[in-house]
Amino acid sequence: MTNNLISVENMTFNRGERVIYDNVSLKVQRGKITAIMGPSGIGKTTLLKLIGGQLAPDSGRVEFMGQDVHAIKRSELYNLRRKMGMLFQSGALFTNMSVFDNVAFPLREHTQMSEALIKTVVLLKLEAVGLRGASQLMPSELSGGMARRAALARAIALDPELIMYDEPFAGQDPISLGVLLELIKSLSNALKLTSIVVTHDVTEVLSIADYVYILANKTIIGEGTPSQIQQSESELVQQFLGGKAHGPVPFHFAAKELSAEFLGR
Ligand SMILES: Nc1ncnc2c1ncn2[C@@H]1O[C@H](COP(=O)(O)OP(=O)(O)OP(=O)(O)O)[C@@H](O)[C@H]1O
Repeated sequence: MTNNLISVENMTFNRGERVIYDNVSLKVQRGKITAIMGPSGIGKTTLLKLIGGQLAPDSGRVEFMGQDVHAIKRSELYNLRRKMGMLFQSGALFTNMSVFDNVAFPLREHTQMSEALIKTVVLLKLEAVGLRGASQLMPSELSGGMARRAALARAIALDPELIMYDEPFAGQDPISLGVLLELIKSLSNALKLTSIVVTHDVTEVLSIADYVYILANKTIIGEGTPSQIQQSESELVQQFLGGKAHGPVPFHFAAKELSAEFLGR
């Protein structure tokens, strides 16, 4: 068995005329935390959707547990997706259900477990994120940080192999952020979960990641362990890490020349 849970090979992906990824290859190792960083709008969420099979590449392949995500049948993709937990930025809990029922939802939907067993699993998952005491609360009664942890409990309900976090730290106060960081690390260790964390919070993610990819200019501009990344001599990588507005990574969304726009040329 290979050490890689995910393998992206020579992947190209376009949105209409725009190239989002140009011949990108990357690997995600089993049981490790892989950080995917890059400026806003570069295609980080798109990458998660390509891995999850919600989007298909124009060329190249994406393998998850040795299976080509985009070549398999719908039913096989459906089974594969059950092994992937996703925690999106919006992290939406069902607002009309208690925290308990939110976490129970995937178990009721996808398994034949008895209600007694569901109760045990739900309480264990809530315990893992520190919210067992909040099981009867409604989402509107939770703080932003608690809501994200409840969504995390739901994302791990079916014991996935992989969990993909999309901007898990956005809008969190420093304490909730610290709690989330610890949680990602401890879930990864305790459950042997493979984690992908998509973020532009450099310092935070470098503190927990095992391996880092930095995306820009339609490709991977840097990769390595956090210390390799920090010592990188690449101007592109240093621009990103230092949050510098000026440098080789452009901040303008691709557009026509100004003269062409204004003078109609
Ligand atoms: N449904 C869509 N149709 C067309 N273009 C899209 C669509 N969704 C995203 N895009 C474009 O694809 C590019 C990549 O988007 P994506 O959301 O993956 O970026 P991101 O790196 O996750 O950004 P952020 O960090 O701001 O969330 C963006 O420039 C966006 O304009």
